[in-house]
Amino acid sequence: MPLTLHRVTKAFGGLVAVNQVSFSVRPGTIHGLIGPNGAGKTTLFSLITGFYKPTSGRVELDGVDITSLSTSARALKGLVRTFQGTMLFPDQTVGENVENGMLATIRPRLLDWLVETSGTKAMKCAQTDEILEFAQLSNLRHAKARDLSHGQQRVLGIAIALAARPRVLLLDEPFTGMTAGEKDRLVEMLERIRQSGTTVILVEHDMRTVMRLCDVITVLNFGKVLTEGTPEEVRRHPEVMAAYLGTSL
Ligand SMILES: Nc1ncnc2c1ncn2[C@@H]1O[C@H](COP(=O)(O)OP(=O)(O)OP(=O)(O)O)[C@@H](O)[C@H]1O
Repeated sequence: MPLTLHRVTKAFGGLVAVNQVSFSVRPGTIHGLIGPNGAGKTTLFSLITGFYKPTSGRVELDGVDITSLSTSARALKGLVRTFQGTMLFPDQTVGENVENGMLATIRPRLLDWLVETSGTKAMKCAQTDEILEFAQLSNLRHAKARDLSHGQQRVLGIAIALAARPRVLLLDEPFTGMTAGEKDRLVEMLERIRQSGTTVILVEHDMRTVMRLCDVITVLNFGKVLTEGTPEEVRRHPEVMAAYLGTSL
């Protein structure tokens, strides 16, 4: 399994935000992480990316214990995240922002990267072309990131993460603030990411989109796993319905 959590717990003082959470993410799937407000999704996300260290428990990537690794060490191993708010360099072009994303994977050759030869420049350019085409942003390559719409900026955030060549891509509420059309386009892009073999972990509040896109969903409630299953199984689970009372699933 690309990613496995073993009885992961995170306490903030007396408050146990994530309580003995265990689950595995199957390769090449889109795995949703949902739950009502305060259920522990963001904390769990931070435990997976390495922003937080667990109070107890273990996180494994491809069977290797990565619990003590930093966020950047995890990124070098292929565990790459996007951010809830967009994290872009607004005054740089779309293409330059994507090139920045590549830095996450090339630490051993950072000097080569900084002292740019014609070879490295051509390689960067070709990879940027490929990613921009994949994200359908090629026509905006020379636009400043600040001039993009909100939805386009969110897609650029994912393109930057893709530039780091993730094996496991963690997306934190990527659909927030998007129009219906932008959501459709992002759903289609995430389906292409899955087809390419990249595993995706998706924290998302938009239930319709989660149900449409995910292969497996883990439901958190009060810091614990309430249930896990296909969208259909989760939708029919009585406690999930109770936890989401008033929300259409
Ligand atoms: N740094 C922190 N210090 C203290 N308590 C925290 C901290 N971060 C989160 N919590 C608490 O842990 C619990 C889980 O919070 P978390 O943000 O992980 O939930 P969530 O499911 O992401 O919620 P939301 O959907 O509202 O973003 C909440 O009770 C929250 O108040």
